[in-house]
Amino acid sequence: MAKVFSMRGSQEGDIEIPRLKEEENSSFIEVYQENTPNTDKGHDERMKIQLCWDNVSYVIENKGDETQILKSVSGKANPGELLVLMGSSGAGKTTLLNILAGRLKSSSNTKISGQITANGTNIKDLDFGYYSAYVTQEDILLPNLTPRESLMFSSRLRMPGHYKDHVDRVNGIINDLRLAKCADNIVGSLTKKGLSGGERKRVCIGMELITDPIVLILDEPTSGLDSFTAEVVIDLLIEQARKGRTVMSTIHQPSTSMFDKFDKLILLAEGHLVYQGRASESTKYFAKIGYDCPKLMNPADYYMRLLHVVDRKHPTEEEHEKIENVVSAYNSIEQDEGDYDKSKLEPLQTKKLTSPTNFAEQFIILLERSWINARRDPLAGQLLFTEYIMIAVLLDLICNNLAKNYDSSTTRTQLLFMSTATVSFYSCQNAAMQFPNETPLFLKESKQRIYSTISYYMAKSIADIPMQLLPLLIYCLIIYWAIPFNDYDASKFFIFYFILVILQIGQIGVGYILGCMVKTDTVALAIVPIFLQPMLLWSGLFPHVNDYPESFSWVQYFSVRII
Ligand SMILES: Nc1ncnc2c1ncn2[C@@H]1O[C@H](COP(=O)(O)OP(=O)(O)OP(=O)(O)O)[C@@H](O)[C@H]1O
Repeated sequence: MAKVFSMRGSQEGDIEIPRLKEEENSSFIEVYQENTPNTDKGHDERMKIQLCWDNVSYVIENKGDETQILKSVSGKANPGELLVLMGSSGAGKTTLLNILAGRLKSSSNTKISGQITANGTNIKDLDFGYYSAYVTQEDILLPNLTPRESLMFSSRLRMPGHYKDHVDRVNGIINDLRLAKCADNIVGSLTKKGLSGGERKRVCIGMELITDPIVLILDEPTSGLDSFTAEVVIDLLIEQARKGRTVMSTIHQPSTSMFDKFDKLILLAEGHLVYQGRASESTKYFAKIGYDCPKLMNPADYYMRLLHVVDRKHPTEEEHEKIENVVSAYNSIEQDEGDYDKSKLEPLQTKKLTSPTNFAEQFIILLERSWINARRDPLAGQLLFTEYIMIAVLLDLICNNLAKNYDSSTTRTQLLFMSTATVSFYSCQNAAMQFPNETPLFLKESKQRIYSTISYYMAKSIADIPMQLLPLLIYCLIIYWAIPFNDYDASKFFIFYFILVILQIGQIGVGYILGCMVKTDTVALAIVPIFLQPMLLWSGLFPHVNDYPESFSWVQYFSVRII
């Protein structure tokens, strides 16, 4: 068994923190590879990646104050192993994962230093997203699709091949992740009952396995799950690792039996690395440096307590001393190259992360996805129908005796204003509510360069149009024939309807812009009037528009003019 760390100057001799035996590891990998269908997107099936990072630091500057979040952290993640990152809240686990995945870059107020290599190639020189996948802590899924549909759309958008290849790939993932029982149930959301937390997390992992990534990185995949479900997720990650993938994950509060399953463990404390090695050897190491985990205690709980600092800006003397001790103990150990046979690692080629589909294919797949998602969410459509019918009936009731003469012209103008205001508000609000819930998915997919923004926008708008046009047609049918706007003739009716359709499409565009600017549909609803109300002031209802201050005159060009 290879020795990895040895304590320099330790009186009782070297501490061995052994790694998995290479022979054990490769036999596992071979068995799994034999049983696994080749769902490859072009990666060599035997390609493996060792991810190494050397002296990685992350500094944030805020109003002249510098905070160092990661402090010269070095380590490696080997193929075929599950590496778990643990540490107290705020220790820097997510930050490290994001840097390793290439998701976090230096900016005007943040600085990343150090080197990260994959099989010896600096990841800056690679499109690392081609080789890796990242499962975020939040579940990013469309609530109205089933797991099978979500995986199918993801496969069709991200992988080349015929429909049958996608079906086979998705079936393989459903089997691997034991999703067969819930594969055809709706995913659901916070407000709509659907899959359980564990099932949803497995679907999210499946969405990333679609591209058969060589490196799989996960941020807290077990958060919010009960210990049994969390263990199922860990078992799946170990299976994925045994297929030869390099799997890294942060885990909060693992149970003892989960902890025993981790291959490798990295412990972070206040941005410092305080342990790296086999999880099963960690208690021995900490006992050696003076922190003996009680026999019946979960080692994970023990480390969390040991490394916890209540107020990171003002640690107590005891906390400070404790962290200093573990950090200096770790820094005093000699690090060895590890036991992974590097001769198996091929240098990586610079491959570009590109979409396998062209614009038309993207548009068709996205249109289908948006249409299913919109069709299964009847609430928005029902709300729009109810709003339009209610206002049309009320207008009819109060104006049913209106004559078509000069005296009624002001009232008829006001009714036109009412119609434009109604269409503007309802269309804009409805459209604004569509985006916030989908923004995380869109941002994730566009970062992965799965499709172009224009194909997404066109598919989404076209899928939403029938839901908007139909209630408007009913509104027009109710009011046009009851109120004497013009001659009662079909062509005039269609002109009336057509003008309101154009207005509606414009307001849907405004709604999309507003929806993209905010994070929740509640905020989207709240900001719509802030933008629309000033526009209505210049709609012509108030005849003295030219008396308005000159500095506001530009608003008229964004307003709906009815006269
Ligand atoms: N952009 C940023 N601006 C300011 N502080 C930041 C930023 N990014 C991270 N931090 C801080 O860095 C520290 C580490 O954050 P990180 O999310 O990596 O912690 P963590 O170990 O994953 O914690 P948790 O387990 O609670 O998710 C935290 O104190 C966080 O507030």
